Amino acid sequence: MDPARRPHPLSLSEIRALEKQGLDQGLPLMSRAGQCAAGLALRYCQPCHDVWLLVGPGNNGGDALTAGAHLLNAGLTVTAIMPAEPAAQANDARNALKQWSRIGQSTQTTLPRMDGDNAPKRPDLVIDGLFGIGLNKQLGQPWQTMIDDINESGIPVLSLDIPSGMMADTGQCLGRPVRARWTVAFIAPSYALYDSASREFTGEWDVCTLGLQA
Ligand SMILES: NC(=O)C1=CN([C@@H]2O[C@H](COP(=O)(O)OP(=O)(O)OC[C@H]3O[C@@H](n4cnc5c(N)ncnc54)[C@H](O)[C@@H]3O)[C@@H](O)[C@H]2O)[C@@H](O)CC1
Ligand SMILES: [K+]
Repeated sequence: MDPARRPHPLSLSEIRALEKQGLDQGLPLMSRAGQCAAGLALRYCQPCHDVWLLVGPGNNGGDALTAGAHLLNAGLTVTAIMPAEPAAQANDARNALKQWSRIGQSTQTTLPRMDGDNAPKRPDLVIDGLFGIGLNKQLGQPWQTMIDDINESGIPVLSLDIPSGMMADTGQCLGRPVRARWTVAFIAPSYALYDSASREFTGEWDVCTLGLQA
């Protein structure tokens, strides 16, 4: 996103307040987020046939599944890797998972093997929907190993909202974050995206405002 057009960063509480406003108005924020992220994935990743979704336990994971459904519609092969069930309170993520099953898709708990002769074809893109602005403690397992494996693989990553493992307000790393090629922030960029030290994890970043006026 060219610097001239960059929207101002917002704090977590300001982003949460806008998100709540939108949800209270019944706006389909998660489907808008998924659609916008899928559009950026198709723009960044050329050619793109095969995508892995990393689905975390909250609504960041719901965004990944929603984006994955759009990519399926675009004719791509999409594999959803979801180590844990959605958290009880993440209603939108639970609905996104229900929708994912309704379109006949399943999830698996671990990454496909990436080495050895019978390893499946490596994907063209990984979409990182493990943790967004809800990250609130040090990365534990299986999350940290999954992130290390993806970082070591060199497969290009599009991180949703913020590279998983990074605190959105401060850019503080709670473990070894995802090293994304691109990041798409929803609603508004968090302060972490403006911190040049975060660039090694965020890569190039863009914003999907979800139609909310920041
Ligand atoms: N609800 C909606 O419709 C929308 C939600 N949005 C997405 O929702 C995200 C925020 O969702 P959530 O608040 O559910 O949180 P996240 O999905 O960011 O985090 C997932 C859950 O992981 C748990 N967690 C935090 N740190 C952890 C750790 N180190 N190890 C294991 N578990 C950990 C937390 O309890 C949290 O509920 C945003 O980043 C954004 O991607 C946006 O797309 C706007 C629309
Ligand atoms: K993320």
